[in-house]
This record gives sequence, structure tokens and C-alpha cells, in this order.
Amino acid sequence: MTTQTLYDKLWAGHVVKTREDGTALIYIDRQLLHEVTSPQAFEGLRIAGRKPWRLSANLATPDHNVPTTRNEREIGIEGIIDPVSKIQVQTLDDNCVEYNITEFKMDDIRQGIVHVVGPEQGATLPGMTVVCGDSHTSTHGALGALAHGIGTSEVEHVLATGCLIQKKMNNMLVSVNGQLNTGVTPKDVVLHIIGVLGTAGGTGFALEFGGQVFRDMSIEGRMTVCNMAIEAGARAGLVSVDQKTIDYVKGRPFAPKGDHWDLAVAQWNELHSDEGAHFDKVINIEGSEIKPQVTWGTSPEMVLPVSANVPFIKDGKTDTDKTSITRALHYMGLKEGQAITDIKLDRVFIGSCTNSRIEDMRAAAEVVKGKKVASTLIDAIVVPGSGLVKEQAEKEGLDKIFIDAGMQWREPGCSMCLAMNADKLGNGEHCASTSNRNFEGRQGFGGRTHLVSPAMAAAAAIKGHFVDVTNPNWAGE
Ligand SMILES: CC(C)[C@H](C(=O)O)[C@@H](O)C(=O)O
Ligand code: SF4
Repeated sequence: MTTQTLYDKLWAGHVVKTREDGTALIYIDRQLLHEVTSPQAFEGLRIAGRKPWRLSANLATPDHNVPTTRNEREIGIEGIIDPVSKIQVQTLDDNCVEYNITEFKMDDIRQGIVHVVGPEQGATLPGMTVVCGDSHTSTHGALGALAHGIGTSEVEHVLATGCLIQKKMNNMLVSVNGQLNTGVTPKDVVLHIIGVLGTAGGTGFALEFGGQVFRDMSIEGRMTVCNMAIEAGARAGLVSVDQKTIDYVKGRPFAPKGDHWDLAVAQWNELHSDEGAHFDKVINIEGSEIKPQVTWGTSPEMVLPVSANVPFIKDGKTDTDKTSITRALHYMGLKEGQAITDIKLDRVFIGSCTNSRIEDMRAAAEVVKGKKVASTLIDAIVVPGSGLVKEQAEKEGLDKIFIDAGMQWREPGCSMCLAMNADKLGNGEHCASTSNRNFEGRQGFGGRTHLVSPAMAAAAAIKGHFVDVTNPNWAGE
């Protein structure tokens, strides 16, 4: 019997037809929709006079444009000040009513960032093909699903036909072996991997994360890692199914029940790469060598351990490298060779589809508990990924911990991850951010993003600059 990778199995299970040139039609089990990339798709359907092929395949929620302040949220859609943002959210609501698609609207406790909501609801499941007009759809691969972002015209195609034209990718395995040191988190793991691979290293591959570190990692941690597979150039990230995956899914609202559950589990137990399966590329990393990471530049691959110094221009191996270091240092307002721990912060953002789940909230709260945010900060905001994460965090008293520390506790949404709503960085401001992208202007015009883990962001909020949160004395002077 031939051995298969997890990706090979997921692919084979969904191919409808393959052409001689390698293009294939694959069946899509789940489409998630948000307000930014769906309006033209619905418009296309309308013009063509088509209806969604399988209504129940779709699930929608607004996330990018929603306000995260309580007052604005209470007003509802009228609380969205930016007219384009308002139209997008209104249009999603209108389209979902017109086409009878399930939507968690702004005032629904189940609303949130689409990549937090899908797994939370059991709407994304092991073995599924999952798409969304959003590059961070790779997140759902953490459950052993084949999940990737698609463009708006493809959103329309999937709505209309339940299928998508694709070419099979190559297989890559990133194996992180051994154990992580205490305080090193999934975010540090994925930032480190991107540092090794580079932002193009995963291009053309389905990127499976294997090895002891991922076996030991929680499902939410695996989501953080798969979320950023796209930042390593891979459209899809994957982790094989194990008992943790099955335990995570059990009992969620959209998950199968009764006999269906047993049938599903029997199939899900096959969703792992076979012993000896062929990967086109394999990278091995030692878990114990990974340190807390901070991005210093304007690409996720410009990342270093917190104890390091930002590069010197002469460190660039090629002229192109030297130019990009020069440009990044200039944009980020950093001096070559300066210590990362000397970077002064203006704001802290804990949230985004990378790090806004309950475990992220707990990790940040544990760090700030009983402490106060540095007086030099403009603000530090904590934005849960969904209404249900918010509710759970409040049950555990995490909101109080954040508020007592001088942080803001917000309503769910993409928030300051991207400058598409009211939460933005000012020109020149430095932000410790748990999000996933740090290109120029990502969090606001002239804003300077440093990507870190929730624990690292929380410690940076207390000190006003980066510190190594794995050092037991990080809070001391
Ligand atoms: C708005 C959306 C299309 C975009 C994406 O595809 O990722 C956004 O979510 C992002 O993170 O940049
Ligand atoms: S939280 Fe950020 S990365 Fe995630 S979907 Fe929203 S904008 Fe994109």
C-alpha cells in the first residue's frame, strides 16, 4: 500500500476531477464569509441569477470593520463611523438575509473573527476542505482540515458550485522536535519557523507541522501556528489529527452528534501522515533552541530572539539584503545593532486571529496580574477573538485583571490587526502586537509593528519596552 501524507489524503478525498494539465476540481465542505471579500461575490451571483449550491456549507460573520469599543457596539451598525466599513457590514447582513445564509451578526454573542468562530463552533472540522476569502484561513488546518484563503471571484465560484479549481501543492514537513523551554509559546515557535524558512520558503507547499512539540501543543496553539503558515508563503498549514483534536471538537454546536459522531471519529483517526510518507521538503528544528521572538522589521521573517540586537546593515548577505535592512531600520525608527530590549513601545495590542483565543487571554492575564501598565504607554488593548471568548474570559475574571492593570478590555473583532476600523496606530508609534503581519502601514499609516506572543506583549506593556518573559525576574529593574 502506498503511504500518504495528511495533505495527500485530504486532497484525494475531495477531488472531483483532475485534468491532464494537473488542474483539478475539488469539493468544498465549508465556506466562511466575512464582510470584506464577499460583497462582489454575492453581487456576481445576483447578476447571474444563481443561488448558493449548498446553503448549509456557508457561515458568515463580520469582523474586520466592526468597532471594538462598547459604546459604538451598543449603537449597532450606526456605530461604525467609516462609511465604507459601515456599507460592508450592512451588505453582509443584507446578503445573508437575501440568500438565507447563517450569520452571526455584530450583536450576536457568537460573532467574532471568522478564524476564531469556525473552530469554536465546530463549523470547521477535521477532514474538511475549508475556504474563506481571507488568507488566514490556514488557521483551520490545525484541526486536520485542508484550509486556505481564496480570492473574491473564487468565493463566488464556491458559493455557486460548492467546488474550486486548484492545483495540487507539494508536501513540506516542518518537524519541531524535543520540548520547548518554559514560557516559550506557539507564537514563538511559528515566528522562529518563519525566521528559518523566510516568507517565501513555503510557497507552493502544503505545510505540515509535525514532531513532539506539536503533539504536546494544545489545539489553540496549533491554530496560532497554522494561522501564520501563510506568512511563510504556504497557503495551507496542517497538523495531523490526534486525540486532542477529537476532544476539542466534541460537543461543539456544529459538530456531528450520536452515530454520526462515531462514524466521523473513525474517519478522523485516519487523518495523519503515514509512517514513511514522502515529503518534498523536510525541515527539522530543535524545540529547546527556540527563544521568545520579536520582529524588528517590516516582514515577519525579520525576527530575532528578544535577547538579540537588531542587525547591522553590513550583516546583509547580499546588496538586496542590505537595502531591505536599511529600509526596514529607517521605517521602524531603529538604530542598527541596538538591543531589542531597548525598543520603547507606545501601544500594546493583544488580539487578532493569531492570538485572541481563551488560552491567549489567560497567558496575557497571568503576566499582568497584580501589575500596572507602564505610564509611558498611550494604551494597551485586549481584544477577545469572539463574543464567546469574551464571555469565558469574564467568567474567569480575566477582564478585571486587565482593567486593574490599566489595559482596555474590548469587544470582539480584528481590531488593530489591520487599519480597517477605528483601532489604529499613529504615525511613528511602536506597538507590541500579537497579530501576524508587520508590513509598512499595516496597523496604521507610519505605524511600527513588532510581532510577539501574548505573554511577551503583556510583559512589554508592564515595562514599556521588550523583556524576556521567560526570565523569572523580568518584572524587576
Ligand atoms: C481583508 C482580508 C482579505 C485580509 C486577508 O486576506 O488576510 C485580512 O484579513 C488580512 O489579514 O490582511
Ligand atoms: S485578525 Fe487580522 S489577520 Fe486575522 S482575519 Fe482579521 S485582519 Fe486578517
